[in-house]
Amino acid sequence: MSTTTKSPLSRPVKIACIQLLSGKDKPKNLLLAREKVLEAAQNKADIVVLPECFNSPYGCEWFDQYAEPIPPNSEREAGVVDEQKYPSFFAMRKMAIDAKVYLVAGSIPERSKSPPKYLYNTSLTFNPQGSLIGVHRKIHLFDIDIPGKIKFTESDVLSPGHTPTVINLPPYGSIGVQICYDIRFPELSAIYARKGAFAVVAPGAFNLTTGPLHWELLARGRATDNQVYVAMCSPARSADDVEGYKAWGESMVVDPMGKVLGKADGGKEGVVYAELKPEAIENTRAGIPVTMQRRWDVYPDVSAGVERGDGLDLLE
Ligand SMILES: NC(=O)CCC(=O)C(=O)O
Repeated sequence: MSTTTKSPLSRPVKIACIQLLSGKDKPKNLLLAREKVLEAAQNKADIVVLPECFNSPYGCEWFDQYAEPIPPNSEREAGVVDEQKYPSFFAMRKMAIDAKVYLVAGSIPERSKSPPKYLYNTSLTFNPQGSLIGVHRKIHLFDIDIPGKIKFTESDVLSPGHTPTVINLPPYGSIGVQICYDIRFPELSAIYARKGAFAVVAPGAFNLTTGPLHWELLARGRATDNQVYVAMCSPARSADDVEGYKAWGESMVVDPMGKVLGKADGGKEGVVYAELKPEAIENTRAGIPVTMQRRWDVYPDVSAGVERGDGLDLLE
């Protein structure tokens, strides 16, 4: 548990959130993502984030069709990852290597061997050498029903993940990864902050009913509660005459005081850049010392007993 004001971020780091407009053509989506990741690297980003389901349209009707297995540790370690079998994995790994960045590669529908549904909404993180260093399976599935507005039931087709994911990005420190609806559950971000993350990184795709009300509110809330950076990366909103799920967009990075450092226009593709600074976390925690004022004698620590993991064991 972190109880001092020493920053969990050891040096300045530049993050880029890439707001893409993905469509039905998977190879095209992967190429577009690659182009933008390389552009972000040219602009000196160290950590690059892609949106939720960036290789496919977002929707229950698409998950199965676009799902791909993730190569198990044995195949990755032996260096025998087959591009035909794992096209998105192959492309993401190459993007990280060619751009020489940490890549929090949004999410993709994952085909697994695990019952009951065999499909997950999964985020993979790569280091600049192309090694897979983190796997987060969306824990809280997006099941909502707002009459006359939106009904969505991810749990019809997906299984939920079960593990909070904290990933070490040397030499900077650790990030906690969550996917979209996960951000509504403040315990998860609190666990990440207590486990020493300097940022919560959340690929997401909010909708046009809740997006305007909740997207920025939740990002700023999680940042303020936990005095960490929050990076939310969405697909761009498609045009009115395009069928299917419409993402809210407005990818953003928020600082530990809750200030929005940069935000994309919802309806446009674009890249949001922000410089994350150790002293921003340190000064926030020193000035408003909630990290040391918690009343564990009154309420339990939500992070107690939760193991910090990078999720790689899920792929054994
Ligand atoms: N993809 C998602 O999980 C969407 C979450 C969302 O729109 C919300 O309101 O929450």
